[in-house]
Amino acid sequence: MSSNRVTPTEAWQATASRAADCALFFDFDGVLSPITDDPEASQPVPEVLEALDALSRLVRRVAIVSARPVDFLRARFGTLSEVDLFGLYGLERSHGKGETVTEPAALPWVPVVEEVASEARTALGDKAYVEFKRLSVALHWRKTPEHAAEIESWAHAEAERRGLKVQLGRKVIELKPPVDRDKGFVISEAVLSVGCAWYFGDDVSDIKAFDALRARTAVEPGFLGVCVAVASSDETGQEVSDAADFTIESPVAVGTFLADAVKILQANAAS
Ligand SMILES: O=P(O)(O)OC[C@H]1O[C@H](O[C@H]2O[C@H](CO)[C@@H](O)[C@H](O)[C@H]2O)[C@H](O)[C@@H](O)[C@@H]1O
Repeated sequence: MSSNRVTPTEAWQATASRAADCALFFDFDGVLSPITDDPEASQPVPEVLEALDALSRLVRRVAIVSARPVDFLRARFGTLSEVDLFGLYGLERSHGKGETVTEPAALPWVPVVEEVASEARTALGDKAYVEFKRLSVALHWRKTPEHAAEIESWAHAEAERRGLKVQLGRKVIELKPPVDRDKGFVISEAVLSVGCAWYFGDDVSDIKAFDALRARTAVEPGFLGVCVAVASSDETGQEVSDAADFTIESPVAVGTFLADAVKILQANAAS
């Protein structure tokens, strides 16, 4: 684990003294779940599930903030009744066991995204894995890296033609509606009701969430914001680690890190 700003020990000590006012936000792929070749096969590390369950009873809020749909997240975290889910970069959300709420401005884009997914299958064939997510389509090249440039170029042209936005990720490019929602937006709103928040991310889209925590600290000096990168430097460069307070080496290590945090917070609650 490398550190360049607040250390993990300092951060958990500060969190323990105000746990009831703290929120913990987690990206999913590459943070709570190891990267797999098949996007449908991703599962959270078992130790992570246990720790999130315990943490949700020790802090004010635990939430997953992901590019995956809420239904996908619910299939993996549904047993954790106190964990909130933000899907599709915040276009979908569900609180606890509540229903999924979709951002109304995005709904007219469902048929457009559906058409783009269908066209991508025709135009790119086996060169890309096409993941249709209702309000977004992800074009993957993890198993076909030799076609990365062609996939990216097709996505940019299609986005331009359809008025969609693009988001690059780890061996993937996504096309999504031009609606003002991203992880930074989700975190900017969510931190207004807490005095302390952590965000764990591994990808370039997570840097916006880090920025939202830094922005909150700038206007509210008493606010504690902790940005944690999960290492992915071979795919996203040093960018995410450089933007974080410290870096954890893998999703498995995140499980251990959170299990240790549970012990610290439990000890503080008992004292
Ligand atoms: O916001 P996230 O939860 O991190 O979602 C980002 C993307 O994650 C998924 O793709 C990534 O993980 C896959 C499974 O490990 C991997 O095969 C792929 O190469 C990665 O890019 C997901 O499939 C995408 O839809 C998300 O945008």
